[in-house]
Amino acid sequence: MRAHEAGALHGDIGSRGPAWLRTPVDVNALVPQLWPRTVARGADGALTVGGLDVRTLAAEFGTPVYVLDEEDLRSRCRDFRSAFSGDDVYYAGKAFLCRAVVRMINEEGLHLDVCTGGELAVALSAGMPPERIGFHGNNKSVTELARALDAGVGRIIVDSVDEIERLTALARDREVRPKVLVRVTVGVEAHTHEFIATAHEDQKFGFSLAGGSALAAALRIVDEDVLELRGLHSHIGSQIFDASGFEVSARRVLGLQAQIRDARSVELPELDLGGGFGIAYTTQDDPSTPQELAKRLHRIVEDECAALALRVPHLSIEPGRAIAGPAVFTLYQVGTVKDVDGLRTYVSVDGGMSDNIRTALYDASYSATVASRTSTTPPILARVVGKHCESGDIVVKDEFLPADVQPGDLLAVPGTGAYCRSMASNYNHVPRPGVIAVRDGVARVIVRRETEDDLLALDVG
Ligand SMILES: Cc1ncc(COP(=O)(O)O)c(C=O)c1O
Ligand SMILES: N[C@@H](CCCC[NH3+])C(=O)O
Repeated sequence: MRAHEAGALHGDIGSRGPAWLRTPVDVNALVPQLWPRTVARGADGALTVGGLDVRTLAAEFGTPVYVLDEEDLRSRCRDFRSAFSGDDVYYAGKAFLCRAVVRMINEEGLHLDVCTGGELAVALSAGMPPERIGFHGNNKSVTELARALDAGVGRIIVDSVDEIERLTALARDREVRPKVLVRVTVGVEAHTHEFIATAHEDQKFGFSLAGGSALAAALRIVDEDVLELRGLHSHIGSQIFDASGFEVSARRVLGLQAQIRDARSVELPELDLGGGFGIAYTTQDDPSTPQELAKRLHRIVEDECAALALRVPHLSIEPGRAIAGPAVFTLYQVGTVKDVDGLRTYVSVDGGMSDNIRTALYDASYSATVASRTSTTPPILARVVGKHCESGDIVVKDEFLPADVQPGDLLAVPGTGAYCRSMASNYNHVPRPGVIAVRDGVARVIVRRETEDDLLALDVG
């Protein structure tokens, strides 16, 4: 019996895990809000996705591997599109971008937010219509801005005075009139981890509303009349559940819109409220649906515009995590299981902080299940860790796994579609995993697994 097997040391479990994990759960159950929509347990208990058994996927593609449920991702695109019909939904590519995903979101009628030249290159090479691309970033280089102009990118979201000057010079040279939004820092303290909140005053993004630089930037663009100011942009942070932050932000940014009208008799036709909509990583998370979000955001914008006698602008949003996050799980193989007497059971998998840095970086919570079988043994409270030379190399801080979890088992961690592969590293010279897309019984590689040869090829010394 393992150290923390429920029943044996049940009374101690709560002192190690969070309060909500004090009651052992059915380790074989799949809580629907945590898993891609086509995931189920097959007849003998192994997970299936898109009709394929994960054991077959592991045998064919190796582990660790990110498994993308294409139907899930596409259906989330459709959910946002229909909830925000009449608005523009920009998928925030920073969550996860590769050419196959660009094609999926393009086919589903979404727009795309990119924030570097690299993301722009991926988007263009996958055939994303440039006019449906929005280009973000607090430090876009002259080269990046020139490339965006030459490609005909639809919106550039300007973030600094330096950028306005750079873009104005490039536009004059080319005799073009790029459409821009001004990114506004609205001063909202979003209820999320401080590293992923972006609208409080003391940070690098945007122009301050309170300090007056947002108004000054907007008026300068209007007065110079080289760039076409389409509207204002606000993004308050990421993994946010409390919609009141979006409401305050919309109110404040519309207040600025009214100030611009009053100063220059210009009514800006667009408003981008950014992304940041939270998803479920554990059973404790209860995200809003796109329908609920749309209803709330539209109501607030309409009410505020009525109060300020503004025409309701064309709205856009930028969900990244809420589209890609739930569509992917990471499939690992268990390598070692270690009871640290009286403390906890450590289950080591063949990846770790190099394929999912979020636990170490943001103290993020994840869930996990044994994917290759079910078990009738009692649950133990376990910690899933990686293979890196770092004690903070934790993938899942606390999860109930079956007491007989053992080397060779496949372990699946859901909710890894956003900010996992896109933030992956080669720490300890571990090659980054590939991504496979599964749909209707067919699996295909959409991002190739790195090899040691790839790593050696960079090392030219
Ligand atoms: C400007 C902007 N838009 C959209 C997003 C996407 O956020 P999320 O993936 O939380 O929806 C981000 C990231 O926080 C962002 O910085
Ligand atoms: N990388 C962050 C989100 C940042 C989004 C970009 N501003 C995360 O994993 O939650």
